[in-house]
Formats: sequence, C-alpha cells, structure tokens
Amino acid sequence: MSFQSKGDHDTDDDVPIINITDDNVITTSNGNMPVENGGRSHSLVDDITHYRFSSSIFDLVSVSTFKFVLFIILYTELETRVIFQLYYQSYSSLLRYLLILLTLTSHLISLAYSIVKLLFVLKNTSSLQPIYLSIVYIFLVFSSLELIGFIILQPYLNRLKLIEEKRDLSVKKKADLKRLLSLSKNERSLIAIGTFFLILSAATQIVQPYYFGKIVDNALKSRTMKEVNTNLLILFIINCVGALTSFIRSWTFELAGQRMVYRLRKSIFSNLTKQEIAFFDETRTGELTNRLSSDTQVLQNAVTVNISMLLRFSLQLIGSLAVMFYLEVSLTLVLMAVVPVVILISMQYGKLVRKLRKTFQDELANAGTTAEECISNMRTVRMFGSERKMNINYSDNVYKSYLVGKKLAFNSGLFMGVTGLLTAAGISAVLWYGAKLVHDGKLSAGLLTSFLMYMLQVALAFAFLSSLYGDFMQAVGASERIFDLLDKKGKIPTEDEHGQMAKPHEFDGSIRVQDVCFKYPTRQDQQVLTNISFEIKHGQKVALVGPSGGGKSTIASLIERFYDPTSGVIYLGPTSIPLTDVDPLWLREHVSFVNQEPCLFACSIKDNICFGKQGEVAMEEIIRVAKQANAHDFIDSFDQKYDTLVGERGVRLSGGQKQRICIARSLLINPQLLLLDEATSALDAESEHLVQEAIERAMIDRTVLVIAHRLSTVRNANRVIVIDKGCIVEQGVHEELIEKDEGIYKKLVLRQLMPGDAPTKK
Ligand SMILES: Nc1ncnc2c1ncn2[C@@H]1O[C@H](COP(=O)(O)OP(=O)(O)OP(=O)(O)O)[C@@H](O)[C@H]1O
Repeated sequence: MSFQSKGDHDTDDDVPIINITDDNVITTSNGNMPVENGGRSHSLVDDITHYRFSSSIFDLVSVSTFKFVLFIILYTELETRVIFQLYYQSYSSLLRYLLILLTLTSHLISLAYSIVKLLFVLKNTSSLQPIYLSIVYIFLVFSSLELIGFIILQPYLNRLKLIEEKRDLSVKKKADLKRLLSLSKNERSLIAIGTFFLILSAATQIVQPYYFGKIVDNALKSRTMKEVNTNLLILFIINCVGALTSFIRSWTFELAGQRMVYRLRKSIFSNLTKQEIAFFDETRTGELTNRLSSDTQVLQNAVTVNISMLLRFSLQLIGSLAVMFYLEVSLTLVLMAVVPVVILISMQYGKLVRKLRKTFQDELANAGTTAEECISNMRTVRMFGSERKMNINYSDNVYKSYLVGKKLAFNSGLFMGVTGLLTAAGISAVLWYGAKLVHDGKLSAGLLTSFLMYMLQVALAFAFLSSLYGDFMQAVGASERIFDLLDKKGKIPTEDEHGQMAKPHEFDGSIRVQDVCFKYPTRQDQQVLTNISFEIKHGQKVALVGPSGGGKSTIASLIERFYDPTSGVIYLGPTSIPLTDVDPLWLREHVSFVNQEPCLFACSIKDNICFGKQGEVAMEEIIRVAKQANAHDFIDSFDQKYDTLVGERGVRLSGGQKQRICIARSLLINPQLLLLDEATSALDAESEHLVQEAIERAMIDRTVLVIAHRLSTVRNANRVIVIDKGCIVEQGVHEELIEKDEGIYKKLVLRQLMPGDAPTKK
C-alpha cells in the first residue's frame, strides 16, 4: 500500500511519497523518515518536532501522562487524608469536592479531546493508517470507560465517605468549603459584581499578548505604520478597560471582605459573651483576642480576595492555554509536559508550609499571650523586679517562632529556586521548539512573541494558584477555629431567648440553698462544695466565714449563676423558684455582687457607675448613689468630675476609690439581694472607714449575704455560717458560736477576725 501525504507544508516541493507496507513498516520514497507526519514516524522525537494534530500521537501520550500524574497526586492526597482522618476531618469535604471536580473535568477533557481528534483523523483520510487509528480508537474507548466508571463508582465512594464519618462521630465536621463560602452569603451581590468585572479584566489580560504579536508581525511585514498604529490603539483601549475593570474588581472584592469580617467579628464576640464563666476559666484571653483579630483576617482573604484571585488566575490560565492551543498545539503540549512536575512540587510544598505555618502561628500566639500578661500586669512585674524574667520568657517564645520562621524562609527559597528552574527549563524547551518552528518558516515571529507572552501569563497564574492552595489550606484551618467559636453554645443562658423564663415579681431577696454540691468544670477531681443547705429570709444579713479556700466565694458565684451546681438546687423568693428557671437578665437586676477585687472599665466614672443599667440614667440618681457610697466628694474634687477617665481597670484611682465606685455601681441597680465579698486588701485607715461606712449603708433595708472578714460585720449579722473544706461546719449567731469551746468559729475569731474592725489578711 502506498499513498502521498502533503503534510503541513505550503510548498509541495519536498513532499515525500510515504509507503506503508502490509506489516505496517513505514518508508518514504526519498529514503528519509516521514518527518511531516509525526504520527507515522518511528521516532518519538519526530512525532514531537513534526507534530500534526491529525496524525501525531504525541498529544495523546501527553494527555495520558498528565492525567496519570494528576491522579497519582490527587489520590495520594486522599489516602493521606483518609489515614489521618481525624486530623484532617475538616479538610476532607473541601478536598472531596476538588477531587470530584478535577477528576470529572479531566475525564471530560480527555474524552472530548479524543473525539475531536478522531473526527479530524477521519476527515483527513489521506493521513489514515491502521495503527494510528487504532491508538486513537483505544484512547477514545478508555476515556469513555474511565468516565462511565467514575460516574458508576460515585455512590460507592459516598458510602465510603459515610463509613469514614461514622468511624468517629465525636469529631464534628465543622469546616468545609460550602460553609466557608456561606460566610460571605450576605455579600453575594457585591461578589457577583466583582466576578463580572473580574471576567472582563481577565479577558483584557488574555487578548493583550495576541495584539503584541500582531504588532510585531505588522512591524516586520507592513510597509506603512498604519496597521501598527491601529493595533496599538486597540491595545491601549484594551489596557484602559483592563485598568478600570481591575479597579472595580479589586474594590468590590475587598469591600465584600471587609463587610464579611466586620459581621464575623461581631458574631464571634457576641457568641463569646454568651459563654459560661467556666469557658473563660479554661481559655486564654490572648488566644481569644487572637482568634478575633488574626484568624478572621485570614478568613476574610480566603473567602473574598483569594476566591477572586482563584477565579482570576484560573480564567487567565484556561484562557491563555486555550489561545495557546489555538495558536500552536505542539508548542503548548511541550509546555504542558513541565506542568505536572510543577504541580507535584507545589502540592508537596503546600503541605509542608501548612504544617510549618500552623506551628509558627501557635508559637507566635504563645509569645503574644506572654506579652499580654506581662503588659497588663506591669505593676506586679515592676514590684517584683521581674522585667528580666519576663524578657527571657518572651524572647524564649519568640525565638521558637523564629526557628520555625527560619525553616519557612529556607523552604520558600528552595521552592522558589526549584520551581524557577523548572519554569526556566519549560520556557527554554518552548523557546527552542518555537525558534525551530520560526526557523523552519512554520511560525511567524509575531506568533512566537504572543505565545511566549501567553506562556508568561500561564506561569504567573500557576505560581499564584499554587500559593493560593497553601492560603486556602490555612484558611480552612483558621475557619475550623472560628466555626468552633461560632457554634459553641453557652451552657448557662445569658438571656431569656424564648421568653419562657421566670421573672418572679414577688421576689423579696430571700433565698434557699438546698443540698448543693459543686466541682469546678476545670477541676473535676476536687469536690469544692458538699451538701450545702441554708436559707436567708427577707431582710436578713447572713455572714459566711471560714478558712481560706473553704468555698465561700464559690457559694456567691453559684447564687450569681456563674456556674450551676453539680447537684442540689438554689431557690429564689417566697415561691421558691429554681434559679435555673429564672431569666438571667432579671437575675442581674435583682441580685448584685460586690467583689473583693474592684473591677472597673477604661471609661468615665459616670459610665462605670451606670455599667449595670440599661438606657439613660439621670445625673441626680448617679450623684445620689455616689454620695451613699462615699464617692461623691472625691469625684467632685476631680477637674472632669463624673467624666474623669479611670484608665485601664481603674489604674488612675486608689484602691479605696475603686471600691467605692463599685459599691455605687451596685447601689444604682438597687438589688433586693446583695452579695458582698468584704475587701481583704489593706487600705489606709481613712479609706477603710469610708468603704466600711459605704458598705454598711448599702446593707440597710436589703437582704445580704456577706463573705465577712471583719468582726463588726459578723457581730451585726443575723446569722453566721462557718464553711470549712466545702461543708457547713457551724452556724448560729456570733454570741452562740463564740461560746463553743474548740469551735472553728472561735478559733477563727481569735486568729483571723481581728477585734477593732481592723482589716485583716487571710
Ligand atoms: N475558677 C476556679 N476553677 C477551679 N477551681 C477554683 C476556681 N475558683 C476557686 N477554685 C477552687 O475552689 C476552692 C474554693 O475556692 P473559694 O474561692 O470559693 O474559697 P474561699 O473560701 O472564698 O477562699 P478565700 O476566702 O480565700 O477567698 C479552692 O480550692 C479554689 O482553689
């Protein structure tokens, strides 16, 4: 059998006669290899260098290799995730979507490619030859089988997914791509506008190199500058449109991000304030503030800026590749050969960086907490001359993050170097092959210029997309922590959400504590209170006394409902309503706690006094309670009076002044039940007297439970309850208890509750 092939040449001068013998050996009439028709060549190099879409098989080999490498990478990833299922639980959904999308796309592309190729081959009957045709048929059949197999296997993969999920039900899947994206659902319209302009801006990017090439060709071929000028004008207009669209794209995405992070921070903070006190016992302040500020920032970028970049560079990549295929198929295939290697390296690097980045952030958070602790307690640090110690602590922590940072720096350098080398190798290969095509007259210089520019766009898009992968992984990690905070339901309600809780109008300050036992959630091995039962009737003053650590403050915390008892019930009012059934906001308005440690906020004295009140409070009312609390005189002596700023935690006031403001704050609420923890910190005699006087005034006409440290307080109490090691060991009036020989109360009075109302240290 023999036939003549025209190949791709415009001239027919050197067209050889190609003979295909019955045993499929190919020869040419001039004795040379049939270089024009790569597909019929014995040599793979000829198949590449003399590539023709309708008769080479090099592209099929490339597509298969590309798919093979892609699947190896993807499925190794999947396997790693399945093995480390617990660790990667939150990523698996994102990965699964990506896997399905990529696999399906690659199957569809290869199937479409083989169909197009077969159609071309059948059309171009002059280049028809059995082996070549069989290869294309086989490729087509296998591509179809792969696609069908993939679709049939999906339900089984889903069942596998369910089995995986059942394997550990306790690990809740909180973060996935869908949920991550749902964060920006309120900004949908902004993102849609952004996406529209993104597509426009990507289109302007994609057409630019084409015009560059045209201008080069015009300059080489045209006699006048007319065409050059026209094309330059078109290019200029394209650039202007590009600039405008990128401005709108970047503005809208950034704005959407800012809005999202604003809402997110508000929701996280609001949910944080709803958590029970035990949550704050176990979570570090530095960690929470870090999540609020930096984790949300990472998410902002992921959900808006990174999505925009992903879209932009994907469009740029696909568009540029499509134009490159259109311009010169063989050159594009040469470039594609380098791509899988770059992807492989990028993914490995992405994994490493994700691990390093997480360690880096953790170390940095540790250092941040040390710094915060030191700065907020600077007075104590100074008092004990511990600056050096704190410096060492901080620098130890920062050094650890620096060590991780060093590794990060080396790895990014290495990654840059290796990918740079690979890219350079790819570019050189394309350049060589392109130059050869130009040299052989098969490609114009302008086309090669356009091609090279597209190649740079592709390389750039690849570089960004590979770094985006790492950013996404970081964001998924951060979102896991954010969703943790958003999903966390407080165990003790802070408000009556469904309007079903009690607001006992008849409450008179009376309270009944019955068989209460308690352990702190953070210290489950220590029984703090055991079977505590007592009652305070309306208008009574009951004093709790006992050795330090006995559980007195814990009882007050339970009545404030900072914690719920492990067993037993606290009843409020004459109708005995369980504390757990009462509206928490109502409770704060009727039961008030004046703590040992006065705690003020960094705002004005007036705002501090009004802290517990909703809405506007009349100035006369504020002055009235300030006078009752012996605070008015010193406030009046300040230049700014009630508008004086007290500084962070009230540092600009003395201990006694702070305490009196706290008492005024509680008096403004006018609680029926007052819980008082008498100050143990030493105040000077005058201050002490003023504070004591304020406390006594606060107790008048009120039901009071006081954790007493002064003899005068216990003497005046209607009843004294002695708490030791979490149990009530004695109770009665002062005179009764002091009579008991060997009684704990007597010992306590003799040893600790000093006569003469002097403040004592426990
Ligand atoms: N938030 C907490 N988490 C875990 N354990 C706590 C917490 N607060 C107090 N404890 C422990 O509970 C026990 C009782 O503490 P509590 O403060 O009620 O004692 P107290 O009688 O008021 O002591 P003091 O008179 O010294 O204030 C102590 O052993 C203490 O270590």
